[in-house]
Amino acid sequence: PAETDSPTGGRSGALTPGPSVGADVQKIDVNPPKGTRDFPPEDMRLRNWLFNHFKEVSRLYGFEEVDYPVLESEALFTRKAGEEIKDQLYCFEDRGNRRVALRPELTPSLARLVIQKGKSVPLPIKWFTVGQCWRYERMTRGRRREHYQWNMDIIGVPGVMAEAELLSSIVTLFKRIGITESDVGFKVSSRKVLQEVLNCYSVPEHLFGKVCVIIDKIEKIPVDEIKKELKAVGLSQEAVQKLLQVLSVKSLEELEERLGSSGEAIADLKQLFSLAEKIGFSKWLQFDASVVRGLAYYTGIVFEAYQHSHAQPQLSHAHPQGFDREGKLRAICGGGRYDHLFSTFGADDIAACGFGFGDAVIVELLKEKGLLPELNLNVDDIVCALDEDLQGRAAMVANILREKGHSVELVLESKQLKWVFKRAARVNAERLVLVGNSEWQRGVVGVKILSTAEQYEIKLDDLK
Ligand SMILES: OCc1cccc(Br)n1
Repeated sequence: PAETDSPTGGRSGALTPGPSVGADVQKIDVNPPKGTRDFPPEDMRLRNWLFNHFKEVSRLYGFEEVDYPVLESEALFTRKAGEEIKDQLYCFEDRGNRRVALRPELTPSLARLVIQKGKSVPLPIKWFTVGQCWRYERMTRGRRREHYQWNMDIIGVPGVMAEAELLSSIVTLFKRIGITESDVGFKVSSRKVLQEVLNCYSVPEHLFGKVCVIIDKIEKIPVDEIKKELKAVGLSQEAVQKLLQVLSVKSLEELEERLGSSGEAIADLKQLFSLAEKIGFSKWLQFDASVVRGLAYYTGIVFEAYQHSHAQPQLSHAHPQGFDREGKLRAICGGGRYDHLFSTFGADDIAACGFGFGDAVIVELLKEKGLLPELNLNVDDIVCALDEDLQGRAAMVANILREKGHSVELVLESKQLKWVFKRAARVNAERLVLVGNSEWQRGVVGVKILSTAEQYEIKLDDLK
């Protein structure tokens, strides 16, 4: 065997150039398409670690896993509310001239499947999924075009116990990965606050989604721009003023003073905070009237998880009214109630709430907090033939071990022991199993415990 082989870096096994090399074959771009990511092993281990936590929390809360095609009819996402998610839709016409889109979110697919299943699925429906979502954004901002989202949804429960269960499940996830309430908090409000104000000014129902999408930009664009856009959709100067005033309310008590105590918004929020107290996660929550979320279909409680910024909360130049919700980091996750989404798909409405939790912002936060787990490839055994003619025997030994549930790295070529030890270290093997002629004649194989250098021989039948 070539002495120069190195399991840690040399290109052992490299082939002599094939017929195409040297011809006018264009070398392909080995990077993934703009805005997309590969997951080489070390990244895939972290992704699996995170997704396994998502799935385990979903199991703990009694949710069933579902999945949908990443490709959907464009019609699922063509809401007319000026949402960014619609402007950046990754849509195209397929070879059958159908308008299709790579899904930018998972909730419309869930609604589609629930409607398809109709009465055959008893309520409440509690489904979860982890799925890749897409957007087509001009790369001017160099942002990602895909991410994975964990979604949990409860369908058929009108009361805020559903929102409490969802918030509780996210707190459980945060605790499992080492995030505490000093790192992250939820800003909670209800769109019924806006609804009640708009009703006072007889703003027509069909403008509700548009108004919410505009207000969701309150942290991102100057407040004068917000006012301009609100007036452009038909709100009076007075309605705009009143809206912005109510959005800067700093407590539930103050909100109750402004809206009175008979409205649903106050009742829902008081009940939710009271449940959070009883369940034990109220210290993770804070009321923030300016949270509306950017999806048009939310109708009630809405929430976002943010990283607490430990910098002094100062009023930013754009929002002297103090709309600068602390911290510039994008929301870690967000969700809320969407009781009228189903009727926008031509079906009867069903009470619904859910959240989306992306795979990127949370990893940035874990990195920042030094909470990323150490994840390495580990195998139980590395099996090696000491002589060329024992390769088959070595493979048989490997399979005996595999049938016993051992993860086994079988050395596939004739290699120097030096190479084998290096490979054993790279794959973090516990044991080295050596298959040699003299041992084989005596019906045994050699075993070396790599952490202690203890070594012994063992009969094949006694291998465990
Ligand atoms: O959260 C908005 C979004 C949707 C799809 C893909 C990506 Br990256 N981001």
